Amino acid sequence: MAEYSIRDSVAIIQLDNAPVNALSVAVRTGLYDGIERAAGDGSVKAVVVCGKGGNFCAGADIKEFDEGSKGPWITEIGDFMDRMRKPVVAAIEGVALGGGLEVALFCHYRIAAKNARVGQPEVNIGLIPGGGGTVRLPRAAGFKQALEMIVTGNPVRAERALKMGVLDEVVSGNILEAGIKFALSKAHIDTSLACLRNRPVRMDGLNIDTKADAALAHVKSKYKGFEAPMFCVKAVVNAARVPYDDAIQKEREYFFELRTSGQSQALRYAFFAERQIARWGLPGGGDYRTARAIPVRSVGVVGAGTMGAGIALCIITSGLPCVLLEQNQEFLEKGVTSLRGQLMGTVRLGKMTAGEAEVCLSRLKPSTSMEDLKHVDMVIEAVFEDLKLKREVFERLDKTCKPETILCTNTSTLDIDSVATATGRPDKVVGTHFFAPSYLMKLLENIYGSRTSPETVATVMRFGKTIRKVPVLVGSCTGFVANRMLAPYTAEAQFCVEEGASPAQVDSVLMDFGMPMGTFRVSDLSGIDVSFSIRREAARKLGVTLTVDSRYFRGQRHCSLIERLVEKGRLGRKTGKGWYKYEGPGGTVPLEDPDVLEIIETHCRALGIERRNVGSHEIQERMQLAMINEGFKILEEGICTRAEEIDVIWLYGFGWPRYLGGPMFYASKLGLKRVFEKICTFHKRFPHSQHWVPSVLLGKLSESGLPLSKWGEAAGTSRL
Ligand SMILES: CC(C)(COP(=O)(O)OP(=O)(O)OC[C@H]1O[C@@H](n2cnc3c(N)ncnc32)[C@H](O)[C@@H]1OP(=O)(O)O)[C@@H](O)C(=O)NCCC(=O)NCCSC(=O)C[C@@H](O)CCCCCCCCCCCCC(=O)O
Ligand SMILES: NC(=O)c1ccc[n+]([C@@H]2O[C@H](COP(=O)([O-])OP(=O)(O)OC[C@H]3O[C@@H](n4cnc5c(N)ncnc54)[C@H](O)[C@@H]3O)[C@@H](O)[C@H]2O)c1
Repeated sequence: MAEYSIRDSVAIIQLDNAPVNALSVAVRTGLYDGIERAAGDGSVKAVVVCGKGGNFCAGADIKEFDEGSKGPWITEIGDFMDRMRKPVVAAIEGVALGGGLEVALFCHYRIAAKNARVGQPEVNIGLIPGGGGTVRLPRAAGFKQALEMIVTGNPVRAERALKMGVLDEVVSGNILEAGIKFALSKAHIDTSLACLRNRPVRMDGLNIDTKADAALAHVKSKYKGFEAPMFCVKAVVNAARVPYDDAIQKEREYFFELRTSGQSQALRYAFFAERQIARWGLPGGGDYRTARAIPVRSVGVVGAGTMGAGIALCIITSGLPCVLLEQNQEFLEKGVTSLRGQLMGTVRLGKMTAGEAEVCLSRLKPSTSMEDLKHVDMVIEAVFEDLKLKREVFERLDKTCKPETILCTNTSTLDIDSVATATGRPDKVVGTHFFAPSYLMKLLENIYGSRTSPETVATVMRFGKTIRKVPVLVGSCTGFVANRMLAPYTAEAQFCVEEGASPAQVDSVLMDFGMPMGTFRVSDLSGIDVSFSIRREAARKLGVTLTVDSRYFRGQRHCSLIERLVEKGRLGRKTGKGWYKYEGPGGTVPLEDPDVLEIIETHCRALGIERRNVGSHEIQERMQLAMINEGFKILEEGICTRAEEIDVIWLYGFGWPRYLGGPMFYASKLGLKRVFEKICTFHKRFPHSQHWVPSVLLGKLSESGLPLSKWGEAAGTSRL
């Protein structure tokens, strides 16, 4: 809704819809009524539109896009304001985003507090501004700057918006008081002079034809497969070419076309999914509503290898002091050199100044003495993936650190309890699984053990945000969620290669789908020997040796191409060859290698595997459905609380295209019944792959016709 009041002959319309004053039907109706009332009230000289609770307005109520909505459209309210003889002033604090900025652009004047940010972020949810933004922002900010804001969705701060011409004044102090004063100062000025409708799009000397072609070409190559940015360009270009009303009409057509597109639905889902993951709960009780996080003022990292150095860098760049511990001076120096190298990389990219980097480094205390961890609030262990070693480290940490210190492990495979039981504080032991490269990858998979306390979970969830990661809480199981789902995905990729596809073909199928990289290129990048060692270690624990002479391992289909490549010294990019051969500057350009194709052929002949043409559709379907089936098993086992957690893990851990929502959302769009039936078919065709045993939960959802969002009903469980 919107509250109406009058002060000093100025009508005040205050948008009121906590927490961000989104433009629900009630808010739009309240705004329209308020403007009409002020126009008709002879005692009112001017109008101020502002927001309640610290924000002007975050735009359309995104939830309403799926429901359909009545009430006035923003442009109808705007048309009314355009005809008003009394000045309307937007008094902005906090954010004016999307429809919020559009409301402000319909006002005759805009003033903002210093802390304010304005923007058109619609592209992030697969839309274009639909309330006049593509037509009015270029009239205020100029074609080039408006286009940039609309295509990137990035908001700008008040001072910059003032320079751009979006704002008329930036003020300090009470925004409402400033708004009233400003409105009265404009009460005798002809409003038509301030009305953006009456101004042309500011081209600032640019040629629209040249600019349009360049912008379209740029967006096409940068946002491959993502349709909204292209529509943003088309709408802004159109606004520069045609009269105002025609441009508004075209904008609305594009907006409605995108609103019902699958991409916008997926992006809106992703928007809320990201917020839902903060609402965690533990099976034994305790959740985000009741658990209190312990303050983390200092952190220790044990192990300065590939992961530890990057983790320490995340910590110091987010403002916290960090003790980085190694087993000896040589490894310590190596780790610190790697950390410095990564930090200087950010300086070279212009993301930080050399001075800021020095300040970050001053927060780092390299050490080889565990005594230095005595007083830290949290320790993250990142030593070799060896249970015996990790238990020793945890035992020592338990003895050394203060009793309230939280002890985290960055293990990628080990059960959290198996580490926690080495300490006398299993309630304070938790998994914090970072992804390589740990400084850059946004996902933080936090894993609770059977005795991890709600306070410990609350602490690592908050810590994740502090170090600018996306923390998702999951239960403990082999591979946790990310790697457990990745296993059938990569296994199917290798099976497809055995059956006749090439690594390059598989990778291009994945890239065409929208993944940032194919699975074989990822494998080459992280090192084929890494997967090799994990497999060899797993076999060793089972008391068996892996062999390349069989298609089966303990009754399960198994592909030993990795062992074949390692035998030939093809460890990936670091050795200049793996699934591909690498050439070009720094050996970074992957090329299909006839030698690899020969290795595959020989391997298949030796094992009697008949090769055939494996189509792109089959590759995509097998890799994705095997992984999606695993996702449903993860849900049915209660490892996750909701499907959104799995989707966010794939968005931030593996770069699943955001405009496709995430694998679970994608499955729900394909149709759960269809997905289940396909999985059953693959199960019949490939009976020796455990990952094709259909998920019971998926079967129930398929049978009941319940949507994915109601999976808890089908599973008979709901934790929150
Ligand atoms: C605003 C933020 C920057 C705040 O960030 P912060 O980190 O402080 O907090 P959170 O992100 O956690 O948010 C808090 C809370 O608020 C919820 N929320 C935020 N924004 C919205 C919103 N716009 N709608 C609904 N809910 C919102 C958020 O979900 C959190 O709650 P939760 O319970 O989930 O924890 C940041 O939140 C942010 O960036 N928000 C998104 C801003 C955005 O994208 N705005 C653009 C929206 S699209 C738009 O404005 C389109 C316009 O161009 C056109 C508008 C036309 C107006 C008419 C609308 C009619 C709609 C019906 C159409 C159907 C018609 C038909 O069928 O005929
Ligand atoms: N590399 C990845 O892609 C990746 C991704 C996620 C998780 N992980 C996990 O992170 C952990 C570390 O992996 P990594 O790749 O960084 O290994 P790494 O071999 O690069 O580094 C491990 C470091 O631990 C040090 N170390 C060993 N014992 C120590 C001790 N007692 N005290 C102090 N330091 C000691 C070693 O000297 C070495 O520098 C493992 O548990 C691994 O499973 C790795």
